[in-house]
Amino acid sequence: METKKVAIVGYNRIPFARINTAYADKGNQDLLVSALNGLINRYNLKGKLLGEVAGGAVIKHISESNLIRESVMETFLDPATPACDLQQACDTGIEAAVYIGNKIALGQIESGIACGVEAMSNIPFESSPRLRKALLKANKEKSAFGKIKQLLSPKLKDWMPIPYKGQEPKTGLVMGGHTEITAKYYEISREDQDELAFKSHQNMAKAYDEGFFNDMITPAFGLNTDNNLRRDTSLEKLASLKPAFDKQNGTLTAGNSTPFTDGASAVLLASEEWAKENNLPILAYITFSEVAGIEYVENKQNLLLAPIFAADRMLKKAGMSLEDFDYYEIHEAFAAQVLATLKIWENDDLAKKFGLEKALGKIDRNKLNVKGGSLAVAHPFAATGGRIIGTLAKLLHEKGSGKGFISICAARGQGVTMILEK
Ligand SMILES: CC(=O)SCCNC(=O)CCNC(=O)[C@H](O)C(C)(C)COP(=O)(O)OP(=O)(O)OC[C@H]1O[C@@H](n2cnc3c(N)ncnc32)[C@H](O)[C@@H]1OP(=O)(O)O
Repeated sequence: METKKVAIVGYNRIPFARINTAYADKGNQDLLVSALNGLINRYNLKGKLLGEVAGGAVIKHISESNLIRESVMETFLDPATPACDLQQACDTGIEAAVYIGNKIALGQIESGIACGVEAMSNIPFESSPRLRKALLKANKEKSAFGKIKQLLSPKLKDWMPIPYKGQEPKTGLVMGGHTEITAKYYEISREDQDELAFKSHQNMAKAYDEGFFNDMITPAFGLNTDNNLRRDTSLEKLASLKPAFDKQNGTLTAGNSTPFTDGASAVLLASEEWAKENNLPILAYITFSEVAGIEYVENKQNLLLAPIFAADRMLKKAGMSLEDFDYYEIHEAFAAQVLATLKIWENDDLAKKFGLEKALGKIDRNKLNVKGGSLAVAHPFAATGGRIIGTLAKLLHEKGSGKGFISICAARGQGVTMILEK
């Protein structure tokens, strides 16, 4: 069976905001509808029946189990447009693009949107098991006395809501804790981490000044630009920040780690025929993608290193080397994870330790995250994949030719890579 080419024909996001700032009182649906309607307006999709919309949020309330469909019905799309929720931690957005892309390739749909959202300011709290049990029992009691007895059974501390801690259930460590171990294991210096973070802010400030984002971001709820971008940062300022995860001997700080963030993004994908019928230029094609997992419970330094395997397998299938790309978009969860990944890809001995035949090749740093990365723009988990695909597609469209490489690591030891071609 012949497969169709998967075209990226549009992109939109709302400005990303550090938690408890511009979108402090907004939920996943508010942010996602805003990003989707921005996309719909820009590409004249009002009233259109698309093949499918897929996406997700990493953290949702119980009432949001069908978040994407609920959101689609609030947009200007034909409400008969089907939608589904996916979740794969920080790879949610890119995996949504793979899901929609594969359906287009197989001819099952002609068009679709891959999207992602994270309203971190509005994440749900959990309740203690003892409180939950008492409430359920109280509900079943017939008499007022029985109900009160059950409600008085939990201790005061059981009534306290349990906040999101972001720990890996298998290790009990947060991602920053794991990445501190990665930084020490691979001897990633504080200076190198701060330099990568500094470059990320510089690149993004330049991209804003050049108007690169003008047709890619729609203002939302009074916010016009990403509010994590720090034009006034400097290597000196970054060097002065205190370690965030290992207070004594750590090198990861608020400056070289992504902050918790609110935001949403959406990518419009289509077959070539649909793009032509709808008079939409093709920005780039998705040509390859690969997902991988990695062991990280015994080897805690590995948590965010699964893209090592995904890239190796993908490049073999594509018959390409890591050096064959015009642009590289590597998600900057933490500067240390980017630098460790690059070190392993670029070093024969380290690559072989992971079972690869040899190093994958060197990446020209001038081609890396040229419009800024997650350290500058910030990181609303499920929305990052869409942001990265949109940025790279536009870069390739502006260049008029070429190839781009994407790598996104995720919690639970997973990673996705992708190739875009013009
Ligand atoms: C695969 C994945 O993507 S995994 C997900 C990865 N991301 C995460 O897990 C999120 C990790 N991040 C965190 O846990 C938190 O953001 C932390 C712990 C790193 C920092 O939290 P906070 O201490 O609340 O950060 P906060 O924003 O207050 O910044 C601390 C200070 O650093 C300063 N700062 C932060 N970034 C910069 C910068 N680039 N330049 C200069 N100063 C900076 C702030 O201004 C602040 O200074 P102040 O104390 O004088 O106000």
